[in-house]
Amino acid sequence: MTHPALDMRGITVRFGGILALNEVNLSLAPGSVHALIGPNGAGKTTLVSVLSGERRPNQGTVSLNGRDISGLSALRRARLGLTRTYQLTALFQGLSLRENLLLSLVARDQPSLSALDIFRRRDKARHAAEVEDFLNRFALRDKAGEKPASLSHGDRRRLEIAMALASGPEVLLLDEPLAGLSTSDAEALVRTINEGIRGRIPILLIEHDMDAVFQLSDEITVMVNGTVLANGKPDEIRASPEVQAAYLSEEDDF
Ligand SMILES: Nc1ncnc2c1ncn2[C@@H]1O[C@H](COP(=O)(O)OP(=O)(O)OP(=O)(O)O)[C@@H](O)[C@H]1O
Repeated sequence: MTHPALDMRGITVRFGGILALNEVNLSLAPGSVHALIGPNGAGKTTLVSVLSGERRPNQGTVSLNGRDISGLSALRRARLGLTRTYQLTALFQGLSLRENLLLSLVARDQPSLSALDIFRRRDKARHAAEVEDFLNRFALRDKAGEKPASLSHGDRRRLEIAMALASGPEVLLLDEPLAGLSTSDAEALVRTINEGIRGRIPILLIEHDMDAVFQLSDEITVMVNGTVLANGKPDEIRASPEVQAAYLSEEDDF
């Protein structure tokens, strides 16, 4: 039997008198891109913190590939492959992009190694083809010899996602990946996600840019006031009168 990559069931979170999440269900199919959208205060951030293990819900369960991970810490969940994008601070600033990607691949293949051992045991020849593949897929080949600090905003964002992917996740959580990017950088990142990642790994996408959401998603869950208002394929969500009334009609770019 194929399990969902991620399955959140009956998630309820209360902050004092505020019901931030009310029995929310969300299921991410293997290999799919699933967007979570909703207006400010809908509960997206709270649901992501329950998923990552930073917040314990009052009720509900979380499963990863059929395994109940509700009782596990954020660190244990990350080790099982529930991966958020790296921040650049997590990279080796003194090393080139190519070397940083190499280190992620070594760490993926030998997860028990310390950072120092990963550094010592890196074997360029062994991972050369895979490193080049990442550089190409993420449009970073021209910058391969540069240090992370010298990158433009758009290049950095693509590197952060490439590094997350190189670490071999089971599920990738992209939390507002387009935030703060210029229109051309945002378009480049949407292309990269579509051409370089989609289908290889399940992605949960939280994003305010509706054009990008409709271009990237296989499935969309719409939350309003802590509940799931609608769930379905992009065309169904676009056509839903409830979604139009409650949310999308307010979006200029829809
Ligand atoms: N630590 C907290 N203490 C009290 N209330 C909170 C806390 N965090 C969130 N809330 C409330 O829970 C509800 C859901 O908030 P949440 O931040 O999850 O929404 P969101 O969909 O992520 O919004 P945004 O798009 O603005 O980030 C809101 O009513 C918010 O005010």
